[in-house]
Amino acid sequence: MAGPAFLIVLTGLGAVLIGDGLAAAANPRGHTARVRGGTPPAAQEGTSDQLADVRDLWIHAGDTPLVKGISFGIGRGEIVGIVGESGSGKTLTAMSLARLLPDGLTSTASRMAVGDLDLRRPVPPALMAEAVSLIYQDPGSTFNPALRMGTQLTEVLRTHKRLGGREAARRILDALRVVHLTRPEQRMKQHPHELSGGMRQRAMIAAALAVEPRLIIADEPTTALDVTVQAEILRELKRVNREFGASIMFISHDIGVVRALCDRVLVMYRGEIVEEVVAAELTVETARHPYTRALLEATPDIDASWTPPRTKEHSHG
Ligand SMILES: Nc1ncnc2c1ncn2[C@@H]1O[C@H](COP(=O)(O)OP(=O)(O)OP(=O)(O)O)[C@@H](O)[C@H]1O
Repeated sequence: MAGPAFLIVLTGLGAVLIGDGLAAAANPRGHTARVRGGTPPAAQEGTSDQLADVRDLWIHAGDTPLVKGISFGIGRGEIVGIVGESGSGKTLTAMSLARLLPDGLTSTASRMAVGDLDLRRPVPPALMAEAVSLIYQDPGSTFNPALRMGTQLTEVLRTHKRLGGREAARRILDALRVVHLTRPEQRMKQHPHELSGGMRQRAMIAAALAVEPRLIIADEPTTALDVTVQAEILRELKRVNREFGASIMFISHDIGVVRALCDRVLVMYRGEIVEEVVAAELTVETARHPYTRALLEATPDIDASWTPPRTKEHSHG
């Protein structure tokens, strides 16, 4: 998927598109929770160091399996990368965890939990907003053109985190500066069409970070941005991870970045997880699956010395 990213903060009713307004955006695209399974084990059964737990996840388009019985966990404070060729099922896996599968697709899982929330069941919106933010790319998604950016960006903070308007605006302004949005105070007063696509994308990422959820799902969040801004956003993801212990699921085609940013990497191939490895150990020599080796060999900058820039002290508090 390509194009500007937008942010969805999940609610029990569906996604809240920041920028579309809560009232208009509860389940705005007709997505419904479709994760079903057998007898659901209690989410509390997960180990205390495990945040997300997905077991035997299948996603189908009619009779065609697109994701084939994958299982994975994400530890508390862990950054898990997902790599794989185009069409291998990375985005669908993320969407499913977010309960945002496109219409026409169905999924089943024997378990789908984030913390003590069983995502196959209705979850109170406030709890969901604190649990998961999804940053992903969708060129067709926009802010509500009728509302000012500030109104839309602060909405989840005001509604679900119950912050006052001033505090919500302060946090968003901090986050907008972090993602290098110029003249953030002015942007907050503007309407979406007055910002470029890249600016809107940065604003969405800022809002996701400002919510400080327990799990951030980032699906190629920086693909369309220039290298400097990309580095800042990756640094900010790392900061949120370190300071707040947020877990991150990071989907990318860039294995170099994934190796540097992530703790662990899942390699997907044709709907399956074919390899799971500690990120630092992901090399052509150590890769077990032929596809993983091919992926690594096809990445010219795999030994590039990119490392997450040093975390700078920065506080929303
Ligand atoms: N709404 C849909 N209906 C039918 N098939 C779909 C739908 N969305 C995705 N698919 C198919 O599911 C498979 C996995 O798609 P997915 O978007 O998860 O891949 P991906 O690994 O994220 O790819 P990319 O890196 O290009 O984003 C692909 O074969 C895709 O064509």
